[in-house]
Amino acid sequence: MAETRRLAPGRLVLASHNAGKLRELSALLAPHGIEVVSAAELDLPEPEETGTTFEENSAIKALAAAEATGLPALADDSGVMIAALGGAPGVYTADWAITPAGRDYAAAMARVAEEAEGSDDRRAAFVSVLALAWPDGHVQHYHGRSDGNWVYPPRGTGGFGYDPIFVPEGDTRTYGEMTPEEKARTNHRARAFARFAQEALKE
Ligand SMILES: O=c1nc[nH]c2c1ncn2[C@H]1C[C@H](O)[C@@H](COP(=O)(O)OP(=O)(O)OP(=O)(O)O)O1
Ligand SMILES: [Mg+2]
Repeated sequence: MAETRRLAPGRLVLASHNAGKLRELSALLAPHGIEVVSAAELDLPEPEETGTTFEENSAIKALAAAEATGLPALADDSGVMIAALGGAPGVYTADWAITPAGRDYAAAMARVAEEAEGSDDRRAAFVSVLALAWPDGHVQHYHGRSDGNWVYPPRGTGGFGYDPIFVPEGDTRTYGEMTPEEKARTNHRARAFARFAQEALKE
């Protein structure tokens, strides 16, 4: 079995440049009394996400930040999988939002509706893989998933990214229509975080 490490008290780098993720992960870490600094705040370069899986890409991001800072680092690689599209955009979820003028999530959500037109299969799932990396190259992964359905047009202004088109199982509202606390009850990142907390933060 691979070695399982716990985080020692001290600073942790959040290896993300996504403000929405940073808000969610900071809120989840707050009760644990860990001092958090983000890759965005430290002006660390955004590594190229050259992997073909969430595991590979989260490790690339966490290792780059851990090696650059000499501190443990936590990264999230995530995406939405649309059943009618055979699981796309999946690992390429962020790429669907890239335009010459920057990220355009309204266009990315419209593309989901366009490409899935004609299918009545509305199933969708968000997936998050967290990677916790140390400067010596050790990495631990934690998985979380939120099953639900996609809707179009988008609803709500909360959250970020594809939240306005995703309705989690057991609810009728999109993540865009929820408060951060409500989204945290079922979302993929919070579920992956719970596993991370149980294994890597337990006293
Ligand atoms: O809870 C979520 N609610 C809505 N959308 C979400 C969520 N979670 C991931 N997503 C979308 C955003 C991005 O289009 C892609 C992740 O791509 P991903 O490369 O992991 O993140 P990113 O480039 O935004 O930030 P970074 O790599 O710096 O952490 O999935
Ligand atoms: Mg990214």
